[in-house]
Amino acid sequence: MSEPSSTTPSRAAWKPLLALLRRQWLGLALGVGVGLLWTLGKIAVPQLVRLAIDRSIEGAESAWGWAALIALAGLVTGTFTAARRYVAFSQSRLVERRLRERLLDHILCLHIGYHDRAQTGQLMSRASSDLNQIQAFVVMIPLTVSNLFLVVVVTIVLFSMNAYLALFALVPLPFLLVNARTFSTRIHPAVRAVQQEQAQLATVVEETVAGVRVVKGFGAEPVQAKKLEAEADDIRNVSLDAARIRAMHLPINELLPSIGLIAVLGIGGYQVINGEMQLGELVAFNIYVQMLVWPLRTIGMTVAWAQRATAALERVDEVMSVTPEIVDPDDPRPRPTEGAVRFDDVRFGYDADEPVLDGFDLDIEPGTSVAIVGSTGSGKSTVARLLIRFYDPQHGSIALDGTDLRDLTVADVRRSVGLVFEDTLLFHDSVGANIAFAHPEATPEQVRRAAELAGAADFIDDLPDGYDTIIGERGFSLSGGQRQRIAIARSIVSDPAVLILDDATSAVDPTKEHQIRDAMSTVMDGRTTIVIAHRAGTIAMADRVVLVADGRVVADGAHDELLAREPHYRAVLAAAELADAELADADGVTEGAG
Ligand SMILES: Nc1ncnc2c1ncn2[C@@H]1O[C@H](COP(=O)(O)OP(=O)(O)OP(=O)(O)O)[C@@H](O)[C@H]1O
Repeated sequence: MSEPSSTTPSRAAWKPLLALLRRQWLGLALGVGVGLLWTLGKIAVPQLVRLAIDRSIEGAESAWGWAALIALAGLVTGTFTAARRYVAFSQSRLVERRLRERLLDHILCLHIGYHDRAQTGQLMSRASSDLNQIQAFVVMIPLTVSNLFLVVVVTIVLFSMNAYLALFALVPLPFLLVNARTFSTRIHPAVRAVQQEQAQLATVVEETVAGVRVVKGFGAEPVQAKKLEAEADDIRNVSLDAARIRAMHLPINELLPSIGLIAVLGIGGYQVINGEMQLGELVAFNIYVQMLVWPLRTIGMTVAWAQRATAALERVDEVMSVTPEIVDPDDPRPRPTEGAVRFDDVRFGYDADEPVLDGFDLDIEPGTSVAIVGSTGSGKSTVARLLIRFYDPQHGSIALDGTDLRDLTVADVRRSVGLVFEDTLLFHDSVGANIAFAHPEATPEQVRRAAELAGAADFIDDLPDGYDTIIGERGFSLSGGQRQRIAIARSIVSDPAVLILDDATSAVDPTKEHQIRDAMSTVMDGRTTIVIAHRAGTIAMADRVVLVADGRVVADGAHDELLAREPHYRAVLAAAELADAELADADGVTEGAG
């Protein structure tokens, strides 16, 4: 985490927003300016009404001219109403977009260790609902300025028209502001609770419909119906809570202006009868008093929104103040191209007190392949994650072509080391785009070449739209082996000097393993390759095998050699093959997992 700020948390959290608002001062000033014109237009209308009534009663002028003027003023004010809302919304959306960009950029810069700890749901909520809350507050800034202006000017007008009447008419109105603020503060969590319950119900409904075969197959209809009933009950309860809060506050909203109206009609009406006030004046006075109702409610809500925006800004700041641990050096060395790998006395633990690797040494000559073998949890994948610099070791060093990874840019490390993950994530996009995922600049020839090397070109040509076929979620279904070959093609499109294949055959039916092995042997040819595998057939493809136990390399040699002399090696392989066989028996694994 960054250094603690000397300011209070809320003030520090507001800084980025204030900086953005300053950057957009012109747009915001325009919003305020249009708002002020809107106020002036609003204030003019009751004066026109007053003149229309009083002049008509006096018989001095025809009411039609005044009516036309009032209509015109209404049109102008309406235009300003639309303009002030448009400017306020467009400015607030711009603030939201810029904040989101910064937040997402920052989240992407944070090293994997942070993502291991952070909950995905919480990060998503920072990037969506928290930013929405901030946007909703920003929209209110220019609107509130013009509302405040309106309240001040109308109050002055009312006092200058009839101070005695203003005193009585205005007394109940400040309570509107208090009521709106309390209402907004109380209703918000209630509405959130309703939304959450609705989302939960939607999930259960979706699961029930999508999993209808499982539900029916197990005769679990009553169980599922009970779940749905319970969810529906929860929604009813939280909705009633929200309704209760509305029921308590909304009548007060109606009552307070009515008290003002009674004062105006009672005292004002008496004054009109006594000839102390003209009828048009009374009508205009009443319009002014009613005109205050909505702005006062809005100002009250703005106060509550400001509190929520503060909380949202604090949550966003919590993420923004995490400093990325894996950063580029000031003076990076050139990108390695040979593919010599060296782990030197490396100690690393996800928790520094519990090392996964300790005293780990490994030297790999350029262009050769090494299989890393060890029992489950021994740290094989951790070696891969360190080499791609997802993490830095706590002790020792890792070098590519003799250069410590920390002296290279992170981008160069990831370009020099290709990684095929254990679980292949294919995006909802074309096959070509999935292969060129990290290298959108790759030419179609490069993509095709990578696919050919990975043994994927043939089946891609047979897809309905070839390289343009959309795959991934909701796209064309691929088998486990096909997905794996696309993953291999993706990892070699940039022609990395080092390739890590993490359990590349694990997602496929053992009988189809040879297809992956063929693809692997082509891409391994002349390239430094680290294979993390459990199956003897895959392991045997490597020039050399290292056995990892207790955080270090405990045996190193050719597969046959280790089989002959290392009982621990035989035990690890036997356990892995046994697990595979059990899985195959249990699942009747087929290649149609895509
Ligand atoms: N992100 C993480 N945070 C904390 N601990 C982790 C993390 N990833 C792995 N570990 C732990 O580190 C140890 C080594 O994990 P690793 O994935 O490297 O093992 P492995 O040898 O590849 O296992 P397998 O063969 O089962 O895939 C395990 O004890 C694991 O629980």
